[in-house]
Amino acid sequence: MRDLVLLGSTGSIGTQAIDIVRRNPDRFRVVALGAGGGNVGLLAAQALELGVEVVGVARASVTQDLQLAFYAEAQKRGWASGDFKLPKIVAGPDAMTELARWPCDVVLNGVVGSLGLAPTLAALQEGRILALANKESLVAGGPLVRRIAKPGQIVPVDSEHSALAQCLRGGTAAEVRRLVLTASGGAFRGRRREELTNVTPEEALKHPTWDMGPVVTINSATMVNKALEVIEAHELFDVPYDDIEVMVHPQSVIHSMVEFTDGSTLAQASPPDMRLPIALALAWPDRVPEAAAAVDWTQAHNWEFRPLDDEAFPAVRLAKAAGRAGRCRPAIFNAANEECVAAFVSGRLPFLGIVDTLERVLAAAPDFAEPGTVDDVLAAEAWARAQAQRTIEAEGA
Ligand SMILES: NC(=O)C1=CN([C@@H]2O[C@H](COP(=O)(O)OP(=O)(O)OC[C@H]3O[C@@H](n4cnc5c(N)ncnc54)[C@H](OP(=O)(O)O)[C@@H]3O)[C@@H](O)[C@H]2O)C=CC1
Ligand SMILES: CC(=O)[C@@H](O)[C@H](O)COP(=O)(O)O
Ligand SMILES: [Mn+2]
Repeated sequence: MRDLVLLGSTGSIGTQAIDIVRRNPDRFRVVALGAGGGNVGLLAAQALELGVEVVGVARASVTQDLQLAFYAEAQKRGWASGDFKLPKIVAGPDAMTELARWPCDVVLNGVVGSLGLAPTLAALQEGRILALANKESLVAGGPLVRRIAKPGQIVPVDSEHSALAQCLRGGTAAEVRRLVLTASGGAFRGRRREELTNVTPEEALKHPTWDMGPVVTINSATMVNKALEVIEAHELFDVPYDDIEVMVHPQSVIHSMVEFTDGSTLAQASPPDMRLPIALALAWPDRVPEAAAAVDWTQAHNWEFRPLDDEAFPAVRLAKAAGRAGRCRPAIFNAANEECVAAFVSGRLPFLGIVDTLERVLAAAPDFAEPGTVDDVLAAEAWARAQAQRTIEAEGA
């Protein structure tokens, strides 16, 4: 039995993790749930269903709403007061970090954004296994994470990195020639740059193969998701940026590949369903039977692979340059992107303006030193967010 802390429990990753837990009550027990506070009804329902010890919300202002939601949920279940014990509530900006330190075996970090860095570090410091979906924390805080993570302590949830970890099981680093990350191509795959001028957030939010939260879906459309994933792969597997390739694979069945020095390539294949990598990360190194459907080998399949169009989607090239430069540049890349995505969604920035702004912000960035603390990362991020806003305003003027 593994005790789990689920951060981001109300989101796409979190709800799919709970589906795995429901179907495997003999393997997993959830002891804590955390979320932003945007959906206290769902959070309360999850907490009472799973009987957790503690619930956290980042937005302290919703604490009373959460308490009311517990009572409403208990009433819905026909529970009389006195028949049940309400979970403890922790609230405020440090709530996820507090939960990441809660006694457990595995912390799943499924919150969105680089605010996931502090809980990532807290889980690692406490010696927990970290099932990591929140790639932004690794991108923003790579040097800090690298310093404290023990070998094998981080188990990737991201589908590509789960695929790579599976292909790399049992091998040695010296055997690896390159990593090949696959990309669906996002909502606008196959389009040329000039065909992206007037695309809308509604169009960008229609992912061709995955059903995910809004930020990662927009990032997929700009290819910033793949850009972040290249940095994530470098941080997780210590492979040089020159040896990490991206291929567009529209079917999202091959989740990534490892090419070895003898010319062999191993790929991990399964229909696009995040419950497979989530279950594997929660149970690592064990597989959870029936976590997701397998490829139907009685049917014909056509799996395509195409090179990335760097002119239409330059984000991967920019991220590799930021990753090679290291220090705080990946954090600047990610924080500026978080601002640009919000500006695009609210109609303040055109689609192409997202990556164009990232390029301008990176070009203007001062030479921040290697971060030694979270505050160092936050300082670089604060500069990046402000510079991104200035650039966005100048674009709109
Ligand atoms: N969805 C997917 O299939 C995949 C996602 N990922 C990564 O996993 C992470 C989560 O993505 P996804 O589940 O799609 O995102 P969602 O938007 O669906 O969910 C985000 C979760 O984070 C919570 N949250 C928001 N703000 C805060 C905050 N300030 N403090 C704590 N929690 C907060 C939300 O809570 P609430 O809404 O209740 O406020 C929600 O539970 C991202 O890093 C993403 O890149 C990686 C691979 C695949
Ligand atoms: C499911 C998952 O891991 C996402 O990060 C996915 O990779 C997004 O799809 P793209 O390949 O379009 O970025
Ligand atoms: Mn991914």
